[in-house]
Amino acid sequence: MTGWDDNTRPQVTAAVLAGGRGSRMGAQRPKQLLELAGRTILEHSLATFCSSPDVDHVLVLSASSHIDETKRVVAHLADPKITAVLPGGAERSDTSRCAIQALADRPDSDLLLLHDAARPLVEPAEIAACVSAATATGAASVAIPTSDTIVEAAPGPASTVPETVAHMPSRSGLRRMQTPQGFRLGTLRRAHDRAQADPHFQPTDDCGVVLRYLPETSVALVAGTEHNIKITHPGDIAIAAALLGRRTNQEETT
Ligand SMILES: Nc1ccn([C@@H]2O[C@H](COP(=O)(O)OP(=O)(O)OP(=O)(O)O)[C@@H](O)[C@H]2O)c(=O)n1
Ligand SMILES: C[C@](O)(CO)[C@H](O)COP(=O)(O)O
Repeated sequence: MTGWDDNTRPQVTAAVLAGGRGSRMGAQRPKQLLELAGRTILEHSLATFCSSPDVDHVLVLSASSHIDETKRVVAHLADPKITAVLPGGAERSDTSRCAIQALADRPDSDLLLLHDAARPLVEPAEIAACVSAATATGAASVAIPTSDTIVEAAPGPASTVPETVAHMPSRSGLRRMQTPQGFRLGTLRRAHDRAQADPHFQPTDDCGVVLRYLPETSVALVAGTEHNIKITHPGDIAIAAALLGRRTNQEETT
């Protein structure tokens, strides 16, 4: 970041969200604790944030049921940037709130990056772009264009036709949201405080919370990559391993 000296510049904390159960993966343990190319998915995600020059501190939010195992993974990594391993909440947005609460003593001007532990292929350039955009606007996300046509579905007329197309937005304006998503802490605090008063709102990401409750905030989008996938279903681990192998080969040849 520019315009700040080391004593006054906002601190950047990355919270790696590893509080999920991985029900769609259907494995014996949460998917972030499964192995990918010799180490856990969580370690891959953590290592990239720990080595990023744009990140000062790293916080790990764990599923309560697996906090001891998560602490062992973090101890193995032994990186001084990791400040704590804390329990997350029931839903992803509850885990985001746990991260916000953990930074209660930090000023509103600090930055908080929220990242899905289940996206182990995040790249340093994506982190840097997210920090820079969040510094400028208060909220930012990595996102990519969609190569599929996306439609809004409606219930169909009969059980033999369960769904029909209700609406087809123009693809050129559509983006797929990824993580990291970065925020000025004050912005995220205000948005989540307001969201908590609305029991009907079920956000799928933190930019959605800001968009809904602080509509005056511009949520910046920065270009991500197709390979920053969210490991969700069983076949995704093989896809991530192949992408990781290709990246390693590219690094070795350059
Ligand atoms: N209560 C929760 C739920 C999710 N997450 C995290 O948010 C990211 C994205 O969530 P998702 O892919 O839905 O993970 P799970 O909730 O584990 O998966 P599922 O929905 O299949 O149960 C993951 O890194 C997950 O660990 C979290 O920290 N706390
Ligand atoms: C935050 C996210 O990864 C952006 O695409 C996504 O919304 C998480 O959704 P999930 O159902 O919690 O996996």
